[in-house]
Amino acid sequence: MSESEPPMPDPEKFDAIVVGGGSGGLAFAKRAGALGARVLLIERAELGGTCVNRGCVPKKLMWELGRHRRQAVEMEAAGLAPAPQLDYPAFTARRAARIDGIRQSYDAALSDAGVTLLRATARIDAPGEVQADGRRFATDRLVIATGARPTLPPLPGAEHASVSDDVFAWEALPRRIVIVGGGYIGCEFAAILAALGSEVTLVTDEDRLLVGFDEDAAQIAAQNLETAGVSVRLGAPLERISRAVDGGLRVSLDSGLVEEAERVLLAVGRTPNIDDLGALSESLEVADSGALAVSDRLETSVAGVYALGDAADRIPLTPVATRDGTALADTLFGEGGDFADLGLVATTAFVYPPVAQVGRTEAAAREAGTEVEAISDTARDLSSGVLTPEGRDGTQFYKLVRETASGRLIGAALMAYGAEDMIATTGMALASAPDRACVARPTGVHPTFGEELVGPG
Ligand SMILES: Cc1cc2nc3c(=O)[nH]c(=O)nc-3n(C[C@H](O)[C@H](O)[C@H](O)COP(=O)(O)OP(=O)(O)OC[C@H]3O[C@@H](n4cnc5c(N)ncnc54)[C@H](O)[C@@H]3O)c2cc1C
Ligand SMILES: NC(=O)c1ccc[n+]([C@@H]2O[C@H](COP(=O)([O-])OP(=O)(O)OC[C@H]3O[C@@H](n4cnc5c(N)ncnc54)[C@H](O)[C@@H]3O)[C@@H](O)[C@H]2O)c1
Repeated sequence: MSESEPPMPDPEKFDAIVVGGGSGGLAFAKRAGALGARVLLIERAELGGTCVNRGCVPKKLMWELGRHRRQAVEMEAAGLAPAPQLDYPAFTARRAARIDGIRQSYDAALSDAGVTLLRATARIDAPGEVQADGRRFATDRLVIATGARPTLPPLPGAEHASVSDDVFAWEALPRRIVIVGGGYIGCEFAAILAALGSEVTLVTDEDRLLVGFDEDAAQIAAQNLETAGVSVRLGAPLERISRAVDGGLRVSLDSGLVEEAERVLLAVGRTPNIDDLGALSESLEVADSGALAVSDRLETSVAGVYALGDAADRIPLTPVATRDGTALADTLFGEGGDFADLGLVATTAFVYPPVAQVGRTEAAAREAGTEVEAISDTARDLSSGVLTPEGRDGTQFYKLVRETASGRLIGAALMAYGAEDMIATTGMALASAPDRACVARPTGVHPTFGEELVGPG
């Protein structure tokens, strides 16, 4: 330091500093602040992170819009009314207003909890030492909640493609789109965009869709997508994306097949934001998933540094991030907390009808050497069959997985409208280690999908 430079002021000290104001960081900050801790939350973009701004919330609103349009098309086919025209800009304006309202509510909640919010990019050069906005901060409890970003594969022409973040900025929907990736994001956007009138081809290098979901459910989901007009290409790795002379895009598959489209969406996974944090990144242990290795109390390999949400090696879903954020605050500043039980995380792929599951899948249990029996069936959606004989809303399905030795139910997959809500109560039932009687004794409501699940069967 030269003699003329003023000495650096001491860093400002906080009980906890959390980097990232998405689902996990916000949950931690709000609870820690409410427990009386002096908390600094540093966020470089909008409050709410991926889920609110570029993920679950805008996606679910698009899914609802798509569902309404599917119903409208069915109604027209049944002679009820002309299908209404889609005014997409009107929808995006309403969506933006809704998201803005959520962000404002987070701002208010942070200030109610006494949390200091700094809008800047954080840099962490040593445990407990954070720089942001030209200022220095110190803490004994640093929480990394920096989330993840869409993965860009090293593929020739990848720069021509869009990623999920871009979809929410589109002012108009593409006439024709190729979606690469058969996971949550690929399948959800394939279903939604097809429902909204786009011509969709979905390609994946795997031999099935929705890896991690029950295999039978995923197969029916693929059929439902095809019934809705999506061309599904399994086992189709990509070779390159290129710009065609007419300005459109060309997707060349390994097989030699070429697909042309107005847009290409890459949905091939997400990369945790842990590589650009500063020098500390190099000392933190990384798990095989590419996220930070953490203990079951979210401690990283460096003392005093914690990680949660998509940045941590947990399950990259919002309820896991929020549950873990709250539990970590309760653990550090309260009387202990309940971290997410990764064996009982309910999840849903928002296709039509949605595919929901909780607990262990039949395949995962068998792979782990557990002998299981599956109780499963398909059921036609009664309501859609009333409108059109084919029932455009697709086949419904359920599967319950029972451990043979104990007779206990250990997993469930449901595919039906409402399954995304029913799966929470199914998780409640699984948490009490139910046996077959739990399914056999109750009687369901007729005529519903739920009645198929229960009874002596
Ligand atoms: C299209 C899509 C749909 C999804 N749908 C669902 C769904 O239906 N249900 C579900 O459960 N999950 C869904 N998810 C997953 C869910 O969004 C994530 O699991 C969740 O948002 C993770 O929360 P997080 O707090 O870990 O990270 P994020 O919400 O991503 O927040 C991280 C924040 O950290 C900030 N940040 C990063 N680095 C820095 C830095 N150096 N300094 C300051 N700030 C920084 C970022 O700006 C960001 O705001 C979806 C994801 C996508 C992409
Ligand atoms: N409803 C929800 O809860 C929801 C919705 C969206 C995202 N998410 C979260 O976001 C995460 C990321 O979602 P995602 O769909 O990007 O990832 P994913 O891991 O679910 O799926 C990625 C897919 O891309 C395929 N793929 C990878 N490289 C490819 C290539 N070169 N060519 C063709 N296919 C290729 C994979 O085989 C896989 O099918 C999910 O794991 C989930 O945790 C959740």
